[in-house]
Order: sequence, then structure tokens, then C-alpha cells
Amino acid sequence: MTLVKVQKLTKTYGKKTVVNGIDIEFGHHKCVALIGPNGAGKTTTLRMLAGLLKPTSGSIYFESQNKTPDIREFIGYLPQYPAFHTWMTGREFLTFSGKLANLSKEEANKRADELLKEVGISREAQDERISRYSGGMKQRLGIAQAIIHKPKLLILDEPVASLDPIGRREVLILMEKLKEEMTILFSTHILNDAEEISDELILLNDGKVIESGKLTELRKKYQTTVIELQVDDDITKYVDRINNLQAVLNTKIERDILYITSDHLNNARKEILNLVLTENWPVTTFSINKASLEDMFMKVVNS
Ligand SMILES: Nc1ncnc2c1ncn2[C@@H]1O[C@H](COP(=O)(O)OP(=O)(O)OP(=O)(O)O)[C@@H](O)[C@H]1O
Repeated sequence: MTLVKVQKLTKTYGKKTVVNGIDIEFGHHKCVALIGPNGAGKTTTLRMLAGLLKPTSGSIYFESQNKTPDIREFIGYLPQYPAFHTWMTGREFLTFSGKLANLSKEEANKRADELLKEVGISREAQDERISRYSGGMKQRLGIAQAIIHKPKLLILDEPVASLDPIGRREVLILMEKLKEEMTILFSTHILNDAEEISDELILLNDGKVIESGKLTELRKKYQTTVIELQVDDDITKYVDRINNLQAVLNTKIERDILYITSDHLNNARKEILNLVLTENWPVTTFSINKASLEDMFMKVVNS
């Protein structure tokens, strides 16, 4: 069932269109990564979805919109650079946030307690000032604040970009856990992070969605195999023979290595090795590399 459906969403500043008629749709309990290079329009898109920025045109439909006109009730948002009242303790900050989200004093206290546990802020740290927290702890506290009202959609803008490897891991583990309770839409320009935890990807470039879908399907769609071949001879003498093989899509030579691209690994391997053996080529290297999501991303962004 659809949780969010975005149609022809556009944001223009003066003459500059930074989000250009994008269509997005995703369901419940998903982790969706909005990936794109710097300036692609990720923050602008997320802020429009969170109701913080008015679109120039287009529509955003939320599943529960019929029940309540205030979409903020079921959206939690953590900006790229969250501002904390660093003189407060983690517990005070969450209780304060709960009251801002219209919880009663008792509810806010109870929810703060639950969330401190859920996001893994230790007992001692709960009553320490936020100014003493590490980057990862601050980010986890930020996430706790964003979900204080139990939203259905949690929007996180570059949640791990500014963290060290430990903080990054802590936040990714937390996101993995939270996606059982809600849909998470997060932006990133780090493909590994998207690959690690997301079910679906939306690739944004120059304000346009250039590819989207399930991670597994996109991997399959863009998966190619690159076979590296080196010989103890001038490699250019062998290129035509390889290019004539059925399973070979294309080839290129870089520093005496022949890179052979194919989308049928088994056939390509069989045909190349047949040739090598029957013609007794002086092969020194034969290795197989599969294209990763990163290659796919570069391919799409550069096309
Ligand atoms: N208030 C604004 N006025 C004019 N231009 C803006 C405004 N906000 C954003 N932009 C421009 O819109 C484009 C997209 O910005 P946005 O912050 O959405 O991209 P992003 O994908 O989140 O990039 P980054 O990862 O660098 O934050 C950029 O060229 C940016 O300069």
C-alpha cells in the first residue's frame, strides 16, 4: 500500500529550477535512499516532503492525509545540521521535544524514557549535557526527537555524512532497527550507506529522478561483468578476436590490460577461455569483476 505519492514536484528559485517535476512513490516499512551528487536537489525535495518548504508546483499525497490535514503528525524530520540546546541533558531535550509535539508532561516523560533506551543512549549519558555527546550520540538523539510522536515516515537528511566510522555504524544500525516500525526516507551521496540499508533507491541528478526502484532490481538491471585479460605479448593483437565473441558487449585497453564487458558471465567466460586454450594465448591474467551499485550510479549520473 502506498504511503507517499509525489507527482510532478517542482521547486524554482527565480529562474533556477532545482527540483524539476519529480514523481516518487513508496510504501510502508521501507527504507528508501534518495541518492545524488551535491546540489542534486535532495535537501529541497526532503524539505518539501516534510512540509517545511512550499513546492512551486506538483502534489504530495500522504496515505493519512484524508484523516488529518496536518501532515506533520505523521512525519518526523531530522535536518542535515540539527540544532540542539546543548546545555540540556539528553532526557531534558527529549521531554521538551515531546511537549512541543503536544504530549502531556507524563506522556513526554514516558516517551523520553522509551526513546533513550531505543536509540541506545546509556543510563549515565541520559542525564549528561548534550554538549558532551559524541557526533553519533547527537545524531541518535536527533532521531529520537524526530520520532517522539511515532510518525509513519521518518525523513533524515544525510544522517551519517558528518560522522566518524563508529558513529556512522551506530546510526545505520539504529535505522535498520527503526525501519521495522516506520518508513525511512534518507538522503545520501555515499552509495555504500544506501546499499547497506535501503530497500529502494531514488537517484536524483540536476533536480530530476533519473532512476528509481528496488535495490535488488536496479542491481540486476545494471549488473555487468568486467573480465580483465592480460597477455605476455602486445594485447592489441587479440582485441578483434575478443570483440567477435557473441557474449562480449565491448572492450577497452588501459595500461596493457584488456577490459571485457559482458552481461552473460558464463557465456563470456566459456567463449574467452575456449579461444585462449585453442589458440594457446600467452595469458598472464584472467580475472572477473562484477560491477557494483557504485558503478551503476556513476554510469547513470554520467549518461
Ligand atoms: N533558498 C535557495 N535559493 C536559491 N537556490 C537554492 C536555495 N536552496 C537550494 N538552492 C540550490 O538548489 C540546488 C539544490 O540544493 P539542495 O540543497 O537541495 O541539494 P542537495 O542534493 O541536498 O545537495 P547537498 O548534498 O550539497 O546538500 C543547489 O544548486 C542549491 O544551490
